[in-house]
Amino acid sequence: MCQSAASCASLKLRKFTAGKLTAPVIQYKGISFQASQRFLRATSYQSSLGSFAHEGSLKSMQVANSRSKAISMRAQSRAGAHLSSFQSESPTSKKLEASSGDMNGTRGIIFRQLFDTSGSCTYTYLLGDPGAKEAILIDPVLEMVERDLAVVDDLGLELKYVLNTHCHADHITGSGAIKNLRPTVKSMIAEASGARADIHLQPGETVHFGDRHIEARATPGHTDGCMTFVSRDNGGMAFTGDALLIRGCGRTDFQQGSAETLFDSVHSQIFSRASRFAYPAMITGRHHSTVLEEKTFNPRLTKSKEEFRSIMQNLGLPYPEKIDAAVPANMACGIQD
Ligand SMILES: N[C@@H](CCC(=O)N[C@@H](CSS)C(=O)NCC(=O)O)C(=O)O
Repeated sequence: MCQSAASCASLKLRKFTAGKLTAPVIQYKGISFQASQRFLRATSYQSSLGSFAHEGSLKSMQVANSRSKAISMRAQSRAGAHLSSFQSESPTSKKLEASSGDMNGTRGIIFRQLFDTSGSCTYTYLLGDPGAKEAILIDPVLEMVERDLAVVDDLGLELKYVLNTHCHADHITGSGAIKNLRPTVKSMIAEASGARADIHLQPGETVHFGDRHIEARATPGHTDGCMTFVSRDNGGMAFTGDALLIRGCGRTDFQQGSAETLFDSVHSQIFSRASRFAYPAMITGRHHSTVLEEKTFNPRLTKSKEEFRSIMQNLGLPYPEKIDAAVPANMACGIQD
């Protein structure tokens, strides 16, 4: 699944002249490369940490191997897990004009899928209205708050709400830290979660940002307070949290989990209702899926309820490493001070 941050840190920078776009020699898995100007423009470096960072997929880089033979390598970090850190360059002098409505090459909703490179494999979603420039974040992760806010700022957006699909057990939410840094931001989570937040959501409620909104649907089963957030934009996008994962689903063996409840939730609130795309909280090897794909191919949720119950009883998964820290912190809306 995902690689640890430590194992991702094998890209070492040997020589870099700050300020000048000279080609540094870098080492990657024992091979020396010389980065092209194009590579340098697409990335930023942290020589002290021996790591590099960039926004989005690394498009291409020109390298020379240890025998100084120039080769062209096309590298795409599918999960972002190959990077030791993601850091936005966020030049303060630059701002993209979100109201141009062209952030995605379309005039539609602003949408970014952001990945937690610190280890939990969580996806955070940024949705923004290009007209009003208002935005929401779904499932931010504490360690990635700086990166998330940099993206918000780069796009000239004002963050209104941070929403949590549920009380996570594998990472600490970034909600509290974001509220510290941006005091006007309000945090949200389902009332049924029992967790602290500025606003407690009820099933069926809508959350507005500019002319856009998402609808909160109750999808309990992984936890009591799980919600799926549904946007009508882009043909319908369902942010399913851990209720529905791509070709999988959230475990049901702790935090009030119930296989029967999860089965009913996913079938009644996601599979039976119009939404084209499904965006999970966690990577399982793919970025997103469609509801139709999951209805057809999900190896757990295409089974009968009885079979599903038996699959869920026999997963035999170890507890998440951070559960003891994450659950109490998330019940308190993350780290606040
Ligand atoms: N290795 C991870 C935890 C993996 C895990 O248990 N994931 C949960 C969601 S976070 S509570 C889950 O529901 N997984 C479903 C599955 O089928 O894997 C860690 O230690 O953090």
